[in-house]
Amino acid sequence: MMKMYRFLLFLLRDARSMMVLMVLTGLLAGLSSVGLLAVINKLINGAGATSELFAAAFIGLAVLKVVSNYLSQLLLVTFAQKTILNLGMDLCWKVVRAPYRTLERRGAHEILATLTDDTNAMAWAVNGLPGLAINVAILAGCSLYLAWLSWQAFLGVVLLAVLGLLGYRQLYNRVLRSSLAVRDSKGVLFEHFRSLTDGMKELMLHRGRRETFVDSDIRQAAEALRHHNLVTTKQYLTTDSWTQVLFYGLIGVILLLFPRLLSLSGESLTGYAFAMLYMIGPMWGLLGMVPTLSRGQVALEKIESLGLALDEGRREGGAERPVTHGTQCLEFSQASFSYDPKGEDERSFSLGPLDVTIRTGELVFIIGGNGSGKSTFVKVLTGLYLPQQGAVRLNGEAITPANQDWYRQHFAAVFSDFYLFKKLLGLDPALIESQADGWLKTLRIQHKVTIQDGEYSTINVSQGQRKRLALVTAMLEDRPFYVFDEWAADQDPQYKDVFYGELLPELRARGKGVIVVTHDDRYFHVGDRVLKLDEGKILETPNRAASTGSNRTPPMLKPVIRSSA
Ligand SMILES: Nc1ncnc2c1ncn2[C@@H]1O[C@H](COP(=O)(O)OP(=O)(O)OP(=O)(O)O)[C@@H](O)[C@H]1O
Repeated sequence: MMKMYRFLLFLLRDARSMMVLMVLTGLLAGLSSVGLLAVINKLINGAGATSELFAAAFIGLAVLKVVSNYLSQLLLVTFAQKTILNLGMDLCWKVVRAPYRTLERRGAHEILATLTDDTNAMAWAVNGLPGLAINVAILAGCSLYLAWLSWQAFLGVVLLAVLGLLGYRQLYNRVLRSSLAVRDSKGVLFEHFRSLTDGMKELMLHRGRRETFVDSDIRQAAEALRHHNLVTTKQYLTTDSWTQVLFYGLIGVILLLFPRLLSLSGESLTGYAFAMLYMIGPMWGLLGMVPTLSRGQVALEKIESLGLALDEGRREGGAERPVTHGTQCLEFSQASFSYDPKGEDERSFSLGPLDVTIRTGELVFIIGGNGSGKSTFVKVLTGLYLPQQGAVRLNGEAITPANQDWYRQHFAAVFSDFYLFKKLLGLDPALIESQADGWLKTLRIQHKVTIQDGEYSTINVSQGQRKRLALVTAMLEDRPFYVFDEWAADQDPQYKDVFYGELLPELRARGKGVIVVTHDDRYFHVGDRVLKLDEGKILETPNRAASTGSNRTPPMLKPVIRSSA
């Protein structure tokens, strides 16, 4: 219940002044309903024939009820839509600001489930708030009316409410648990859906794989989801029936027992019955919110497990601080990073402790066998992972969560599993205007792709060509350090020549620190150093004489103009 309270509070966090208005109009709607009920009861019991006052009251209250109901619904829906928009936006911000390792551990399918299913669940919960508020107002008003008619009946309603709340609490906790199971099975299903789209070619080529995957794996996950959904609904229905028994029991007691035990007027009796019947709708409405609210609460918990609470502020580690330009020094001192072991028997991979220094104006090759830790090193180097022991320093300043985002802004990278955005997002338009075409020419892709209005004309090109476009994007970022993870692996020899023979030396000559993960030993001579990783340790660092001068610090990158383009 505490969590539920926190969840509701969270949903209402941005609407303090709106809340007052909503409560006032909601109360007005609730109270006018009850007033209407009282007048109808009076009219039924004969007052209507004699009094014009009741007729006027009936019309006035009916108008008030309709208008206040309209206003409160309108306010609540406006608030709900604004909250849904803010939630969606907040969630996207949280995802891009969550610790990278947390996102990686959760997996792309889980992030996708959060962005789609959890946002949806939260939206439903927010959408339900208008009904929730109005129903509470009507129930409160009806209870007051009952208290006015007879305190005994009111006590009965209080008893019902207490028993109902106890049941509701039980129900809520059980539904919450099964909602969690529903959400977990959705996560598994999302994982399979991801395999279905990503592995389409492999599934199409192999009938056995396809049939086992769809008929066994996907079916199992879908069946589990069906099962948990069914359990949730059953639990809900059970308590729903229990509440109905309570409710009709109370009406029975009021109508059958009260007249025998107490001296009650016919008007009081019809009043009770009326009010109680009138309360049925709002009560079912409230109960109907249980699965929606519990699903919303589970969604909030899932979102929070991304590593950042959704209601946290928008500040991130050093986001406003400008990138340092000019000569820079990047230093690993006893820095290490380990993945957590998956099973009890599994040994986790550890990178380091490493002691390495890389300066701007240096070209460093990173080599090593599969699984030696090259990509992990690149992730620590670019600030995607923070070292768990030791430190990574930029110009002597240790990188912490507080300056991590600032640190990352010093790197332009093409990862081995890079993603190419069609739009050149966040880049200087003047730089795009003056240099983009040159880089396209340098990488000989200008005949396939052009840049218009800050975006590539197409990114539906071959994998090698896409990689060249990713390189163009990196060049336009013009950052102090450049990191390429296996960039040249799937390039034709001529592009390898351009990359190693022209581009990398040019970057170095322009004062950039260049770190290249590679297996192309043919080109090692163009670098200053080769660092070899083996089981996460740097085994050897054969120093090479710097092949070019050391005073290379022109601030701006310009495309390399090839004479034989
Ligand atoms: N996301 C991850 N979660 C857990 N362990 C990981 C993860 N990524 C890598 N590892 C572990 O770290 C080790 C080093 O992986 P890494 O990707 O850094 O190697 P690499 O040298 O880049 O290999 P390759 O040449 O095959 O790309 C792997 O053997 C694996 O055990």
